[in-house]
Amino acid sequence: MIRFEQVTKSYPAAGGRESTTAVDHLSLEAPTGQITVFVGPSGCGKTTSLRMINRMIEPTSGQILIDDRDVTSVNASELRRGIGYVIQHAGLFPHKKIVDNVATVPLLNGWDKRKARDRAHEVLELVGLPGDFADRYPSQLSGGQQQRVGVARALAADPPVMLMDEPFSAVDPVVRDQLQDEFLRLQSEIGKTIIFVTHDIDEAIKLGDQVAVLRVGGKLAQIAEPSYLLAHPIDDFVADFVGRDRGYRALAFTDAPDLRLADEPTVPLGTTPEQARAATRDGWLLVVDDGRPQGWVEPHRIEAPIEQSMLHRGGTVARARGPLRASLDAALSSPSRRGVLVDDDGRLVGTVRAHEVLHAIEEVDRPEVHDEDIAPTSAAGD
Ligand SMILES: Nc1ncnc2c1ncn2[C@@H]1O[C@H](COP(=O)(O)OP(=O)(O)OP(=O)(O)O)[C@@H](O)[C@H]1O
Repeated sequence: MIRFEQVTKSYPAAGGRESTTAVDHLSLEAPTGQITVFVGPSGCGKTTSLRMINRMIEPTSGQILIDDRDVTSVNASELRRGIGYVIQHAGLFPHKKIVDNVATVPLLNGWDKRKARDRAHEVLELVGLPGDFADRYPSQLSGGQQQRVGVARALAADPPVMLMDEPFSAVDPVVRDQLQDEFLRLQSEIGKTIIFVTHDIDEAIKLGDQVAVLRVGGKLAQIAEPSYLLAHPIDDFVADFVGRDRGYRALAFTDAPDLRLADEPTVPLGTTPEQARAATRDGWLLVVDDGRPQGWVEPHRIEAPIEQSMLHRGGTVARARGPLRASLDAALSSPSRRGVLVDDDGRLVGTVRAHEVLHAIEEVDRPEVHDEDIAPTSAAGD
């Protein structure tokens, strides 16, 4: 566990600049094996808080403890070798091959070269960068791949703690989404104690086991599990920060009840236009391969047997037992307006329309978001 106890960081006035309190009496706990996200507007002290953990910045007062040991009692470079650190632009050495970038910390820890390189290959595999990436240079990789290397490098020495400062912010939204999904999968295997900094509330809600919202001036506004934060923001600042659509976001944590699914007519790839036109009910037809949805076609627009390149892939596919928000997204984003729901093996279970999901939402006993829940006065962490 990482514990902040009344941690303050002030910068004195200098060069015409007024004194600043970057972090103000911050107290919180980041539980072992979980992801704690620091989120808040620019300048609220997220990065300063993070960097005080590995002593890149020293607090003005207060203490930070990792597993009950004050970080200032440990030699700073030794401390840092036991803490993985990932930053926005990966921070790779441009003149070193990927494998050597990743082997850096094991080598600093005194491993022999062979063992460090073997370990580097192992973690590169873990983050989804197989064999031949190892011998490339950072500039030969895309932004998303470089971020994966950054994560691999932080994991190489198998540190129990990882600090991640906006690691996915510099890549485009689609890649970012993939990196987030992979990161969650990885964390379910490795169970590190992670502090993750972001300014993006969606990222915080998606990744955090708990989310700490900071306000400018470095004060903790609220710390809670994402679903609680969405349902019970403690004041107007947090409510505004988590957004007016927080009720919709909260659906991400509400499991779908038994939605009544419609049977959807389907055809396999290779179906002729005539067969497809006979099978469709309303102009759209779902194409499957071994029971797995591939995409939609409009049978009256095709002139040859159905192949992959003809498919409209618009529309997310949701798990039938997944959260309600995913079912609603599937319905709203589907070209046929019918959301495609699948089982855990990705096989079609049925389809659902948005109004049916909305009906289910009304029936579900979920934490309500009322304005009365928003306390007008001070914050949890004060
Ligand atoms: N070396 C410094 N000297 C003076 N003030 C500083 C210094 N470093 C940070 N600050 C100030 O401390 C406050 C917190 O900065 P910090 O970088 O921790 O915020 P942040 O929440 O990470 O912001 P961002 O998302 O923009 O990076 C800001 O007002 C910043 O200007």
